Amino acid sequence: MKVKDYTTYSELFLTGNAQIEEAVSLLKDHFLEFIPIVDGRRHVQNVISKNNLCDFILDQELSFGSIDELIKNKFVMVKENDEIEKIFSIIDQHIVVVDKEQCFKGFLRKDKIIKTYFQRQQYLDNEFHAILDSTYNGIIAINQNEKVIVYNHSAEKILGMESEKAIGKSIYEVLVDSRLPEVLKTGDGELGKKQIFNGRPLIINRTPIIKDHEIVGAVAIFQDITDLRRVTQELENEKNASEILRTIIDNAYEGIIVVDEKGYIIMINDPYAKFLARDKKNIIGKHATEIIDTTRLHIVVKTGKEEIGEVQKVKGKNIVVMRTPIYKEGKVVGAIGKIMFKDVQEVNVLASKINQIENELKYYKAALKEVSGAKYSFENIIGRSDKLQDTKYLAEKVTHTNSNVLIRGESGTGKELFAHAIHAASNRAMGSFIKVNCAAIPSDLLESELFGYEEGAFTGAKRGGKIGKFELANGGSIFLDEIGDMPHNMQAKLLRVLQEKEVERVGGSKSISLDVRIITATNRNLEEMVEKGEFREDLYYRLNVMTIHIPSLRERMDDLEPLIQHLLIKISEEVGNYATKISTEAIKYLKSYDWPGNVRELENVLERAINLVDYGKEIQVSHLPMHIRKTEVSIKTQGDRELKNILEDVEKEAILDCLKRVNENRTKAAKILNISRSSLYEKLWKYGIE
Ligand SMILES: Nc1ncnc2c1ncn2[C@@H]1O[C@H](COP(=O)(O)OP(=O)(O)OP(=O)(O)O)[C@@H](O)[C@H]1O
Repeated sequence: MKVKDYTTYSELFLTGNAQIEEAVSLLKDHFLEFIPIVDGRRHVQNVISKNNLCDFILDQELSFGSIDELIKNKFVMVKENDEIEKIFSIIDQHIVVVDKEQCFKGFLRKDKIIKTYFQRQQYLDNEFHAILDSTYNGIIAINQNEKVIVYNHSAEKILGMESEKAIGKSIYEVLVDSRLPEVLKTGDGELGKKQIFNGRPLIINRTPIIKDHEIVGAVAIFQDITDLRRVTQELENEKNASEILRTIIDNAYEGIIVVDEKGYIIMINDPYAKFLARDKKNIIGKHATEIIDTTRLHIVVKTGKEEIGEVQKVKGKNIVVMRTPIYKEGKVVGAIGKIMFKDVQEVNVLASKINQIENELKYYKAALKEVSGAKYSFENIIGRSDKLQDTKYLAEKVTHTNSNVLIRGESGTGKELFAHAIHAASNRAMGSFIKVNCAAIPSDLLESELFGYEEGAFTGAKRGGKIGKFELANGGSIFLDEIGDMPHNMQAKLLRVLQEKEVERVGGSKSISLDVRIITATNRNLEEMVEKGEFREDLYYRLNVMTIHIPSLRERMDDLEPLIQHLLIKISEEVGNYATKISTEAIKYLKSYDWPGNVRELENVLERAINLVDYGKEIQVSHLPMHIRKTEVSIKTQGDRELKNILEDVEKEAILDCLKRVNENRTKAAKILNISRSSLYEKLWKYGIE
């Protein structure tokens, strides 16, 4: 604050030759304490005060005359721009305000100064208390009489006593162990002392208050260190964690390097530094490109894309690396580079190890499946056509029941696959899945195969007897494949077992109760057989509780491509010749064929092709069998021939090719072509095939 801020600017002054009367009336009219007397340049020469004037008049008994005759007075001149603090020490004198040129400008009125000074004092006092109350630290101060004079908000909070109750009280009433009286007495401060107050750990500084070289009080500044301790503990934990992390990184087998968002190296672990044959200290802070010329870490921080399994030449070696961007709040802030293999050769070793493990796993999985019975689940049934999806849906429904299921469909459509899947998805999955091919077992052995026999049941019977398939399937499912081929006498025995839910071994007398789900399958027309009396009607109804009809492949050609892809992988693994690609031309031929042997025939065609194609190469049309290759060609080049002749040619070609594939085994050929042996013989004769 400047003097000018307190100045009462005035034009009231006198010159040396002014009359006393003038001075009296000015002082009186304007309630002034004094009036300056200036010269011609308005320089203050003197002042004349009320007291002066009174004294003079009393002494001289004069009321008129020149003011020059008056006794010269003491006065002080201050400049407008002087600090106001300056006048506090001379406030008892007459003060005249002048400008730079020493010209009179006005007075400083004492009443105004005192009022302002008082207001200012109050303002400062408030400020001081506001500051004290805003500090996080608790503050208590006492005066020389050990009375509390300062007690801020934080002190209230920490010590749990309101300031009204503390201010003015003896410190002993407020805080017994404050030790402020001791500090007051000795004048020695106590810094960084720990003390528990009100159950809270505090850290306290106690110092004497010194004014004019005299101890006038003592102050304690304290802080609750519960939070501080927590923060310290957290910092300590973080420090430990980062030390642990650093140790892990340094002891990691792999080389690890980290760059910031500009590609400058901020961390590198010991193995990487060792690999680069450089000192860590000379690496940190350098740009990645300066240390590893083939690096791409500075690029990864720009693209934000991870690069895994890349081969990079470092120090003349082809290493395999991965580079991962580090994201923070959606922004790339750096990247980590990691050596996955210090030598590409290591990858080959590892790959062959994985291969070996995979094979072992496959073997054990197969063995496990063998024990539990079912080899396939619904996941193994490939196909996206609506027809197959509907069939799968129905089959999945029957898994929830114990009803007998009859699966029907042409040969090779996947009936057995469905039987496995139904068992595997049912609550009998933990029980056995026993398959019996009714057509493959000679009719005289079928009974003992199905029901078992006791020792000595017949000549040639094994010692100790033999457990039957039904007994084996107890608690699980039995799959009677080719049920249409079951001999008539066996049909009656099977019916009895189904009705009574118990079985008796051949030559035995004990009944064994059964809890078996029966799944049957056939590609034969059972209804026609029932009509002809070849299949028992009562058995037919018992087996045919739930029927699942599997559509032929030609009815769902949408499944062809996914099946091809699936089978190529499956067969490649089985035969050990890897060929999973097939040309679009070849697929075209496969699509135009009508697959009488269904998926099994497709499997055979693909297996043949995989055997012919070179490892890893694509299957071409030339790898397909003749009858498929001819399909389209012959259709295209038929000219004006009758349909009957065209079909006969195609049929002949198909039979020839099939015979060739099965080494002339006519039974197998008839099965694949899904015609009876007699019908095959007829056609051979018709086309003159030897
Ligand atoms: N949808 C499919 N997905 C994958 N493989 C299939 C599918 N359908 C059939 N197969 C495969 O085709 C071959 C023949 O299937 P499966 O033996 O189940 O047919 P099937 O109808 O029981 O034949 P058959 O009447 O001659 O006994 C098997 O190798 C099977 O794995």
